[in-house]
Amino acid sequence: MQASADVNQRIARIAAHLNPPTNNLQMEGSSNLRWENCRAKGGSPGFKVAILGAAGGIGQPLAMLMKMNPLVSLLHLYDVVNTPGVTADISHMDTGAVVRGFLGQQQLEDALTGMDLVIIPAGVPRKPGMTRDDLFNINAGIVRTLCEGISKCCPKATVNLISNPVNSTVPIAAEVFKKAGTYDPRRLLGVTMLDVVRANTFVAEVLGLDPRDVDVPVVGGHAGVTILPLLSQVKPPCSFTQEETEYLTSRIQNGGTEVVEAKAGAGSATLSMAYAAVKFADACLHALRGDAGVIECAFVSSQVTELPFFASRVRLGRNGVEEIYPLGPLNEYERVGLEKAKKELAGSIEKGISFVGK
Ligand SMILES: NC(=O)c1ccc[n+]([C@@H]2O[C@H](COP(=O)([O-])OP(=O)(O)OC[C@H]3O[C@@H](n4cnc5c(N)ncnc54)[C@H](O)[C@@H]3O)[C@@H](O)[C@H]2O)c1
Ligand SMILES: O=C(O)C[C@H](O)C(=O)O
Repeated sequence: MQASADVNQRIARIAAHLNPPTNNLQMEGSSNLRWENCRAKGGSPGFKVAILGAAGGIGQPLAMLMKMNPLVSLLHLYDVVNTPGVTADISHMDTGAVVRGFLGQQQLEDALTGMDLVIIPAGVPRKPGMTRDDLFNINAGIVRTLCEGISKCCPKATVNLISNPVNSTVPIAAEVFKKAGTYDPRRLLGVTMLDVVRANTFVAEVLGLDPRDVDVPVVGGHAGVTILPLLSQVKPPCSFTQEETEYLTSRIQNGGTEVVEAKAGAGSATLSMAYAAVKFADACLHALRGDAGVIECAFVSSQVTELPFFASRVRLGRNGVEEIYPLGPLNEYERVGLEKAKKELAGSIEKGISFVGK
């Protein structure tokens, strides 16, 4: 009798390990916490991260890369479709983070409760011929709902907002948080890292360098002329001909469209974006951990210009954005670009703010 009880217990333990994602998806919020308890004992200390839109083109590779991040102990994958499959798949990776899936609006609060960092790639992507602003009508409402959840369930979380149009979705998020009385401008960051990643790549190609050795500040916003690479401030110090400057500025500003056209209706950048999102999220987690000297470009609440939001280099710390750096000396080409960028940005920011005011 004792032997068969032991065998039964062992089978139950193995079953609990074999079925974590399914159990987990079905049992969130219920009393069946057996699998969770099992994993919690072996869990490593680290940050709790949620991805909203985790089953999408960006969400899936982003989830995979975050599962590989040693700073993450708990990874919540939320979407309105397909999270059971994505969660089951990613949970088999033998890395430290525990993965849980959450499906549909009724599980949003469970997905968000207790999170340190929330990354949002939820929403529709562009097709050829569209601008990012053409996504506003659908994505504005999605971002508003998700941010209402954040206000309620993890108001102190750092938010990395990817959903387009970033120039408007960040102001939307700010307004939602203000309404809820939870707004901390230091913790709301629009992700413009893909512009920096592209700028580093394209500049390195022109200079014949390894892109890992190149650092290009990209300021302004995340759409067309609002994407302003500061080629006069590239590291290592270098100079460009006028022709090179115009080619590089245009290629960086239109990098997203280049991918949208190449994908010919199948969406926009997903893999390079997941890479950029993880690079940025990793910087945020290092800063949250207390590492010094974490400096990245992001679209944030800012006084660098007269606009209420602007992308520029920021120093990240335990509380999110701890210092925003001035733009530094600009050349004439960049000064003209800055004026164009500000003009377009002003309208996009206002559109986001008034959406929540409606
Ligand atoms: N900031 C940037 O640099 C950058 C770069 C690339 C793409 N984007 C933007 O990211 C967004 C996502 O792009 P994608 O290629 O992953 O699109 P996608 O369509 O492949 O994936 C989007 C995911 O969001 C989910 N979703 C929709 N409504 C939701 C809701 N209410 N709650 C949770 N999830 C929801 C969808 O089910 C889908 O799985 C787009 O708006 C795109 O323009 C931004
Ligand atoms: O271009 C897009 O629509 C997606 C994203 O903003 C990008 O820059 O790739």
